[in-house]
This record gives sequence, C-alpha cells and structure tokens, in this order.
Amino acid sequence: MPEVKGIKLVLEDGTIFEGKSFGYNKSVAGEVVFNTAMAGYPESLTDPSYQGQILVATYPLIGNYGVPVNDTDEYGIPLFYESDQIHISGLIISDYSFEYSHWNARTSLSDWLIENKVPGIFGIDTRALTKLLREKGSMLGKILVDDEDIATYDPNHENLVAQVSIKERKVFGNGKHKVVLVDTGAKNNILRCLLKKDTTVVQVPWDYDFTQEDYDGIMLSNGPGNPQMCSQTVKHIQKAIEIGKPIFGICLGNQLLGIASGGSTYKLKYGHRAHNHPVIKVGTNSCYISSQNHGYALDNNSLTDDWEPFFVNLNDGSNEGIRHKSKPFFSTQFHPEASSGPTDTEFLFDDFIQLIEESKKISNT
Ligand SMILES: NC(=O)CC[C@H](N)C(=O)O
Repeated sequence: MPEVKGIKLVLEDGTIFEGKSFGYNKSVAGEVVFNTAMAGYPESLTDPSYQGQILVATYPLIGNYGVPVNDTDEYGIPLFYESDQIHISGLIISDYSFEYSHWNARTSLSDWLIENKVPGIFGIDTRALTKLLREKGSMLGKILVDDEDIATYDPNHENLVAQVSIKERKVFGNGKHKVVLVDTGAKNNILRCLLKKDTTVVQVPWDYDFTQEDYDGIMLSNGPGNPQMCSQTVKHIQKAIEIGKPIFGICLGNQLLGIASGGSTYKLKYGHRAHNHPVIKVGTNSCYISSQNHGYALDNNSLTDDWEPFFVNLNDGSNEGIRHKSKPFFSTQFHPEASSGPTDTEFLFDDFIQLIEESKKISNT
C-alpha cells in the first residue's frame, strides 16, 4: 500500500485531529460515535448496526489480541464475528498495539482493516475527542488522507437496513419452536442464542412479509440507522401484533415494535455504546449491566395505553425496553445476546421460549 503523508479526522464543527494510519489509506465520511468498551473490537467492527459510522474506541490500547480465525459452527455461522464483513466506515484509536497475541488470532487488526479497505487512525487524543462528542453530541466527520477532501455523508438519511439485511430467506436448525428472525442487520449472536434453545430459525429480509410464515414466535433484530426508515418492517410488525404470537425485539427491534404500536423515537445526544450500562427492570429492584450500541431511543412518554416500559436506563432514564400489558410481546433496547459484553440478560431468551411454549399450549386447547 502506498505511504501517506498524513491522515486526519475532521469533524463537522471544524475540529481537526491528526494521527497516523494503521488501516487502509482511503478517505471516508460518516457519523462519528464513541464506544467505551474495554474489549470486543472484532465483534463491534462486524456489528451491522455500525454501518455508516466512524467508530472511536475510548479504551486506550487497541489491537493487542489481533483478530480471530474465521471458523464456523455446525450451522455455518462464524464463531467469533457478528457478520461476514466489517461494517464501520473507519476506526479511531489512541494507541495501536503493533504486537498481538491470542490463542485464536489469525492476523493483526491493521492487516484486517487493510484487507477490508477500512481506514484506521492511531495517535489520536481520544479523551479530548470523546469529551467533545459528549458536549456537542455525535457529529458527522471525515477521515481524510493527505490533502484530499470529500463530501460530508449523513448515514441517518439513508435506508441502511436495506444495505445490511440478507437478500434471501434462510433456514437454520431443526428444533421444535419455529422462530422467524426479521433481519434488519442481525448480529450472529442472536442466531446462536436462539439455536441453543431447540428452535428452527427462519431468517428473513427486512421487507419480507413474515406473517405469511407458519411461525411460533418473532424475533426482531438490531440494525443500523434511523428507525423511522423502516416503515415496511413496521407494517409487517403491526400485522404480527394482530396475529398475537410471541414477539421479542432487540435494539432496533425495540424501536420498531414501539413505532408499530404507536410510539415515537428521538435521537440521543451521543448514544449508548458500551458494555456497562445499568438498566432497571421496571417494577423491581433488579439492576442489570448491559451491552449497548444505539443512537436513538423510544420515548417512554409516547407509549400507547396497552404498553409499558420494561427496562429503563439508570444513567439517563431513557427507555431500555417495552412490554405489552397482556400479550406476549416484549423488547429491549440493550443487547441480551451481548457479544461482546456481559451476558447477564441472556435469560430473556428463556423468557421468550417460555412465552412460545405457553402460547402453543393455549392454541392447542
Ligand atoms: N444496535 C441497534 O440495533 C441500533 C438501533 C438504531 N440504529 C440506533 O442507533 O438507535
């Protein structure tokens, strides 16, 4: 790869951070967001919810464990990645570890970024950058190589879900509960968690009318961008609400279930991207530490009469999930499948299967 004279991050407010390249030397534009997780960069970089975003890792040393081999499980699902490609547009870090060591490392983070044509900058004061993003909110930005300039790009004006969703219906496993996974950018760990529970998972594109399937439950996945862009998925969710079989939504799935039931969303100032967000289960004293990655939130006050907040964020009071007051529908804004992040709320997959079992019993009587 040709050497570059310089590489910099330019924010929409004009702030410039100069650094050194350790990825592919290409200029890109997108939304600049930060994640405070201490580990899990292979999972974050391949999370489809980051489509269109330039990611700032606040943990000061990145790259020390390389990136993993691309082995797959018995269903052909990658064991260590959340999708088949890198979804971030660029990576901004403080210190890059040129040495790496891990039992399953295949290559270095730098080589992986270069293979995938994704730029990376190190030597950035990520503390100063993050403080700025916290004060002013997430900003658009550009990674510029040498003296090049490119147009600004706001990913939230696009239907990013259509870019990352699978194109064809796909079936995994052969278990007793048939779950339709509505893929608006699904992370692989949602599939893995479902398949551990004696399910057959039918993964379908974001705009597919899944109500035509003979299913026991619906899983609404995570996904990138502004939830208001997914009106086609919302239309099908409204049909599924009428049908009445169990529905479980995660992250974008929470926002879409909320919109389908009459609620509204808004953009958070700088979003939640971390492994340590405390959420309280409404009506209890139970607090869970959760993995999160979202820039939008459902407005707790916009929920319609049949719905109530399920979880609330203990840092800022924002919505972290909803549930129907009488029907088997619930969702979370955080990631119970984690990957990476704490697995404390994975029990929600058991709750979902239990709802499926109860609903099957009722329809058999
Ligand atoms: N991880 C997700 O599903 C994110 C949902 C949505 N794109 C947001 O940023 O709020």
